Amino acid sequence: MTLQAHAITAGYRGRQVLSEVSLSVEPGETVGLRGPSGCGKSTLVRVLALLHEPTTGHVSLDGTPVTGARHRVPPQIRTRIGLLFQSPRAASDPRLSLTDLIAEPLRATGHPRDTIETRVAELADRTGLTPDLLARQPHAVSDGQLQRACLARALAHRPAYLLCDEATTMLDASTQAHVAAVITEEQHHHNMGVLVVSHDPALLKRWTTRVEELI
Ligand SMILES: Nc1ncnc2c1ncn2[C@@H]1O[C@H](COP(=O)(O)OP(=O)(O)OP(=O)(O)O)[C@@H](O)[C@H]1O
Repeated sequence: MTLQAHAITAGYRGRQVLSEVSLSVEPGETVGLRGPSGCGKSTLVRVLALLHEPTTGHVSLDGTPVTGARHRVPPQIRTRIGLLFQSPRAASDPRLSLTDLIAEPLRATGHPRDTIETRVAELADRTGLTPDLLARQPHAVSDGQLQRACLARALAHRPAYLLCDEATTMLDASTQAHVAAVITEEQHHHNMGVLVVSHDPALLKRWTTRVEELI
């Protein structure tokens, strides 16, 4: 049971960014990932999230190698990995209410309406979003409130692994602590494995059980 990157070489339009990088995240653990700006941390996260296909090497999920990326990966595999980005605004459709934003992944996989309503209410409660906030669109909430909605969306499918790419960098200390607490609580509920990409040594020390360095 592991999310694993095996000797990943990856890049963009023939320009290599990662060279034979391996990394693993076990259920229940919180792994930190750090490294200089531009070394490829986000690229590795995108490969692990099955959004970017490596040139060589592969990702395996609980022992099973995954081929392809994005829509070519079956939804029952894709939804086992949640992703939380640095900028909640860049990651959300400005036309959706926070309710619809959280419901989006469940609708995309054809869940019945009442299941979606129950799950959204549960996630909103867990992330501290009130009904008043849920009815608003992204432009009418703060970055911290929007990131909490993005966290709720990332947890919608109860992912086995959550990848946080600088996900708390833009937040104030109290929202950062709240987001980390919600993720930790979720880990306690179903032993989720977490990868935390950060430049902040204090955050990595506080939050993670081990830190991997990408150079
Ligand atoms: N979509 C893309 N197309 C082309 N090049 C890209 C793309 N995304 C990233 N890159 C390049 O790949 C390299 C690695 O980028 P990446 O975002 O993975 O690094 P990072 O370690 O996460 O950086 P930072 O710590 O600054 O966020 C950089 O040189 C970047 O310019």
